[in-house]
Amino acid sequence: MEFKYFDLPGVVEIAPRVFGDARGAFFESFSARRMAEAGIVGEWVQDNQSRSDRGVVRGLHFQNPPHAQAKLVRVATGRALDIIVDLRKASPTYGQHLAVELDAERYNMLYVPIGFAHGFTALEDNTLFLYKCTDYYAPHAEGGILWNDPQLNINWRVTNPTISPKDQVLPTLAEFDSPF
Ligand SMILES: Cc1cn([C@H]2C[C@H](O)[C@@H](COP(=O)(O)OP(=O)(O)O[C@H]3O[C@H](C)C(=O)[C@H](O)[C@H]3O)O2)c(=O)[nH]c1=O
Repeated sequence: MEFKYFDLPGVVEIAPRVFGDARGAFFESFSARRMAEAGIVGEWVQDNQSRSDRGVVRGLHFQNPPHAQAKLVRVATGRALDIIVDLRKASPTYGQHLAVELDAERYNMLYVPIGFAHGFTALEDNTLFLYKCTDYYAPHAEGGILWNDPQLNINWRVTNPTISPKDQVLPTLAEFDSPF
């Protein structure tokens, strides 16, 4: 298992060791002990899975405190462009975003700390997106940032995405007062 760090403090990409043989492949998708080596610790209380076809954009989402969630995200099949935005007011990288491609060949994962908005583009049909969360779903605490916020200027690698009506009316970063 290899770890990659970024300018955004606390964000870690995890590349698991994938064991391939004539039958296919095997890898450990989660090990608290191995994650702790990279400082990834948390009480993972909920696993989510979504399926999206190519061109779907989900996000940018977060849950407000006290229901804020750290996430450990990966794809089981397909490929996704994962996008996170630093919303931590005291962070030197506030308002900056990171794009990481997740795929079902390397089975790479991304640790998204509390204080980030999260979203992704499905780059292939039948992209199964799996993620662990450190707090339960709290619909009353849901928040978000508009996916095509002109200030963020994120390249989602899709021109006319399939996106939920809810996501189309999220606030821009300029309209947003971060609770993190
Ligand atoms: C997130 C969530 C949703 N739901 C229900 C609520 C809706 O009836 C349905 C679809 O929810 P939503 O449209 O919010 O799903 P996504 O747009 O994929 O939301 C996720 O998208 C981005 C990528 C994220 O990082 C968040 O974890 C999450 O917000 O599932 C639940 O029952 N539990 C949950 O934890």
